[in-house]
Amino acid sequence: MDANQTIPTTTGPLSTTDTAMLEVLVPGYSFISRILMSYLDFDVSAYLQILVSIAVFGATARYALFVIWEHFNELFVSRAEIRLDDEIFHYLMFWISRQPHMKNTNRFVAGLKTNSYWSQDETDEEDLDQDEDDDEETFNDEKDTSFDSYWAKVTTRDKYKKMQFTPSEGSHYFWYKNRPLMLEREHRDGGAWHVMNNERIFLSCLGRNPAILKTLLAEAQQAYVERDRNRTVIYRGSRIAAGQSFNWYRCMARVPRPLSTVILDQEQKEDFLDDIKEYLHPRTRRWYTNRGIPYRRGYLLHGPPGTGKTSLCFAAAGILGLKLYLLDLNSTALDEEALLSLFSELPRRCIILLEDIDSAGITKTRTSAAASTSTSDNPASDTTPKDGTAAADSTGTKENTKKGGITLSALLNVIDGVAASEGRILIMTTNHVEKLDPALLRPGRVDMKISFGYTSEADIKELFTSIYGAKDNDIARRGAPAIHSNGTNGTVKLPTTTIVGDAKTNGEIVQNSQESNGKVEKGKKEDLQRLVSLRSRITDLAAEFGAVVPSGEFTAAEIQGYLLNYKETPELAIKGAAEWVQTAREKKRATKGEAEGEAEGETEGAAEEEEKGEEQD
Ligand SMILES: Nc1ncnc2c1ncn2[C@@H]1O[C@H](COP(=O)(O)OP(=O)(O)OP(=O)(O)O)[C@@H](O)[C@H]1O
Repeated sequence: MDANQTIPTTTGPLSTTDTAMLEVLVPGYSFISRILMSYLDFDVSAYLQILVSIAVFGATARYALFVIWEHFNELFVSRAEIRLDDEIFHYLMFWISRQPHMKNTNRFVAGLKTNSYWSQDETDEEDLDQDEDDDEETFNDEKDTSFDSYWAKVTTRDKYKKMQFTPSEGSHYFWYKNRPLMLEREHRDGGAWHVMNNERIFLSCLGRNPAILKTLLAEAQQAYVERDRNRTVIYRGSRIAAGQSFNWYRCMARVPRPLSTVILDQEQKEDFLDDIKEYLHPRTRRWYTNRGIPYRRGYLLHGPPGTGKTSLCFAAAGILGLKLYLLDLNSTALDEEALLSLFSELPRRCIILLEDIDSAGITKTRTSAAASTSTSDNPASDTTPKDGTAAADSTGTKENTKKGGITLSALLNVIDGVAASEGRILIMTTNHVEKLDPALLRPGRVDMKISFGYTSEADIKELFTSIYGAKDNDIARRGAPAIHSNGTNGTVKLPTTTIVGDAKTNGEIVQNSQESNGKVEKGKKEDLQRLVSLRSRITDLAAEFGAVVPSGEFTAAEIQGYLLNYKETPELAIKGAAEWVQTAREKKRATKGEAEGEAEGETEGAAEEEEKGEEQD
């Protein structure tokens, strides 16, 4: 052995190879050891064995602790996992954002909405209503009752949106019903900003009994559902970004519309509602199942634009307390797969509303070829015509396969294919029923059709009464500012009095005795008298209005639009009605002329092109 060669020992100086190896294992080793040697005369290599032992012990201890912790968790900790794509996630985030202990956490996400996943602005309607009620109270309590000062306050407040705080990523500890709980928020995205559906929340508690976690989740659900109490919740089928899958997103919760405010033949309204109620009855489901009939019900509301189709649907959802699911078939991003997945995710009892079905590019008759394409795309789907319309369908023209949109076959498939969802109520609306494929309208797909038309004299009177008849809470709220739309921006017009009960029939007037300002009080009294007098004359006024506006010419939306210009002055509305009818007629004539001109132009153009083509041939 060469005498000069350093003998590698665990305590003596190391060979060059060993130093290089150590350098790989502990980057910067040679540099540190050289510094220690030159400045402190401390030879690290002499203690290497001890250092390595400490490192090995540390690593082993760490691993052992990890394993023990894992086992401890498995044996003594209960854990709930909540995924972002589930509605419980929203319940939990909503609940968390309202917990006082969230104020104490030092790591949180501050936002104007509790969930970044929702593309729609999630406003809490109840909070907004409360704010507006408060506005009215404040307005009433103050001496300065001009609209301008009221509005300045409202706009200033609106600029400061309410902030929501939710726990940030990582672990958070809190007490719930005297039990320590841990909340972990985890975000496992693939790096892309829009890939957010991997977000998860874990809730853990000590002990093998997860009851406390279930109680918490139930409380969160209750809090979430409670805020939608007495409201119609509307969901929209959409996606948060290109490349993402379609989902139902809660877009708003609105105060239900009373059915009485939808002007339609009373019998038709009742038939519609009774039919839905009968369908929702538990015995009906059994009846359907026993006979092997798919448990589904479809309605078609058809008529000119602005005749109340959507309003009826919304009112029905409110009365029956059903959630409303809106889907825009016009969306080019919506394909067959997305449509199938959206329909399969519908809850058992709900209304799915497909508006303006004629404009969705699926009005042409399908071909069997398209149907077979669809079947091959999705083995679970059944696109084969299942009824008497089959022959008619197969002899039809080419299906309108909109680029990126959905096809008629796909729509028929989700409505009543083998994999179609059961229990839901499908409502389709259209302005052009004649354009729809008969296959779409056959019983089983559409079980009831309701026709909407231009207003009759009775409808006009009813609409007038519905608008000017005082509603329960119209004047129950104190001191709301009224903007007079008959040209001037008025100041406060409504009285500081409370009308209790149904104003139309009952009208018990309770004077607010606390008002001191005599002048204001006088004005309010006059207003009240005016309202009371208006109520007693409403039938006569409605008859007068009905006599001026011709029946069968205008839609409810048009008349409503006109009356909205005279919110509190029905007399003026009647006075101006004849002139409005004249102007509206002229406008309609002009629009019709333009449309006909355009249509003629298009036909002539097409004919010319055809001729040219023939000449060239
Ligand atoms: N029959 C009606 N009764 C009461 N209000 C109506 C009626 N028809 C229309 N309106 C009013 O007109 C507006 C538009 O109504 P709605 O959206 O229900 O019409 P639509 O028939 O669904 O129209 P479109 O075919 O364009 O979707 C609403 O503000 C609604 O209050």
